Amino acid sequence: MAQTKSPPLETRISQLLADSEHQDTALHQTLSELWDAHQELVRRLERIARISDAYQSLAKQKEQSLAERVNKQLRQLEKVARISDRYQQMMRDLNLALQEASTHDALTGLPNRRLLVERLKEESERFRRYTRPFSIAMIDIDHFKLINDHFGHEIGDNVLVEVARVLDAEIREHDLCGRWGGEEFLVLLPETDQGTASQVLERLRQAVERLTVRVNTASVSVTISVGLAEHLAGNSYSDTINRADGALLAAKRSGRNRASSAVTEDVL
Ligand SMILES: Nc1nc2c(ncn2[C@@H]2O[C@H](COP(=O)(O)OP(=O)(O)OP(=O)(O)O)[C@@H](O)[C@H]2O)c(=O)[nH]1
Repeated sequence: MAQTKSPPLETRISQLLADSEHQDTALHQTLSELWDAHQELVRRLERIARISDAYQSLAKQKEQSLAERVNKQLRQLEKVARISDRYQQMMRDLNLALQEASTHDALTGLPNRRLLVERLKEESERFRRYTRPFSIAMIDIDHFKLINDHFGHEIGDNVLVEVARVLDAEIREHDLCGRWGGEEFLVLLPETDQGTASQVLERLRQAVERLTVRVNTASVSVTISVGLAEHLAGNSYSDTINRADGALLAAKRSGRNRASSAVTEDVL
């Protein structure tokens, strides 16, 4: 036999309490009170559930917004780190450029007088401690004033650049060629006595003699005069420069386009 499904307990109680047939029974009053208490309990539970739901969604929201804030700050930190990296790279580049500008000649790109003096001090110190020989050559372009006067200062500058390039290309890696000033260059030859230095400088002289600088349809040739001096015990590097200068003067006086040595001032 098929069983009819009874309605839920709450419906049945409501129906019983509403039924006029049971109004005056002793249980009606008690059931009614129990029913009210039950309804109140259900309301409270629903309220607690609502509060708990609200609290949970608030906590979730907070969690989400905290994660968002952390992510945002991380992104900002990454941006700051990138800017700082770029800034540091710029500072390094700037430092290098400043160092290059303070130690190199702007026109020819060769080491300038300051860097030459630094290296001269180092070499004379090495000489003092370990008696390692070194030589200095002072090089001056012959009749350079005529080139400026004839072709103009700009062509004069081009000639300076070209002579510098040839000199620099001809020396060894450990030698140093720099612009001493004006149309004068200094070559420092570490571990080199005067005999060897004179061979090197003769090679340089010939290389410059072969050089031609184009000026429109014409071309300009130049020669150099060289004064050589090997560093001597008891001398300062300035003494050696002065001796090389004296030898240069001798080379100029004896006809230019030649190298002269300081000790004997013999024309090579
Ligand atoms: N274009 C140019 N000329 C320069 C520069 N520095 C110096 N000079 C010129 O170089 C010339 C040097 O002339 P002088 O010292 O009289 O010597 P010189 O004409 O080379 O003659 P000698 O050295 O006696 O053979 C001067 O006219 C300077 O103006 C430069 O950077 N550029």
